[in-house]
Amino acid sequence: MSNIVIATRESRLALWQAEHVQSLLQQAGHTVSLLGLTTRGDQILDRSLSKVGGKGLFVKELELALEEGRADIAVHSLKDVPMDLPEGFALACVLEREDPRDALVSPRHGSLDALPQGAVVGTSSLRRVVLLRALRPDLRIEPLRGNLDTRLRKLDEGQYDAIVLAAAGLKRLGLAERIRTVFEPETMLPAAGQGALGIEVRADRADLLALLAPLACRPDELATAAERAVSRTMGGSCSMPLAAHARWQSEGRLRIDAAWGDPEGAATLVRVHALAEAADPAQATALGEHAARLLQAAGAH
Ligand SMILES: NCc1[nH]cc(CCC(=O)O)c1CC(=O)O
Repeated sequence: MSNIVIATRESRLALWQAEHVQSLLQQAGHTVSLLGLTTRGDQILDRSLSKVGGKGLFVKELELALEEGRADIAVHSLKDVPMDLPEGFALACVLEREDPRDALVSPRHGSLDALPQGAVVGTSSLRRVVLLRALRPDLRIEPLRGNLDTRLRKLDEGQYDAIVLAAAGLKRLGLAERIRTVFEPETMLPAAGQGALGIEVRADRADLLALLAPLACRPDELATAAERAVSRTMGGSCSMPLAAHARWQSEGRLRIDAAWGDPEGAATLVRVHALAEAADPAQATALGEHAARLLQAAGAH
């Protein structure tokens, strides 16, 4: 192909991710340029995403660019990609994933346990709210939106005692030293796809599907397929506190953990896990669907 155009949001993290894919493709001998775009999700900073339309907000403008042929591929944080893409689009591949865990960032406190009674913790993720409430019911959890730099600035201005962010974003932007603790999945189960990058193309671009195939990380692709199947089966959106995280136990054997919290704020938190062979996407998906049914059997809805 002559020149591959990558559509990307313009936050520092989105640009890092697009440039990462650009460099992988360049190493494979391709010429690649970037097309920066602002999405509705980037413009809405004052309201929780779950209230204004959810994940699709970050991807629609990029899809329009693919549709109109202004760009060839779109690079996304997989966590922000809706479970079912609109007609005519496909997820070409999932790349090797960064640290999938959540991280605590705080100027004065080294861990969640070290936070004083009633401390103010910033996050707008319903999943993080529900999991934090289960760990520390005394905390005051306050909304926190904006890109990574904005969130860190709000913390540094003193609006919060601590905030919870994905470790992956901090590491990618060279901000790993801000992490005070990473939460093990046993404590704070990550969101489906967290830390992974996905590349979206128009489904009719067989040329691009072939060209991108070598970038895929098969184990991470299968693990995130299982995680995304949990969300899809649950009808997951930003307005549902849902966590799903899959890990390889041994060659070919995948363990998935999933958690669901009551969005009405009740203290309900359901957590399940399941284990299965996952040699291909169909088996990985079946494992995720099974975990979702276990959640439902335990009261999730
Ligand atoms: N919710 C927004 C979002 N989407 C992707 C990331 C970065 C981490 C990733 O790639 O999963 C973040 C920030 C965060 O959750 O702190």
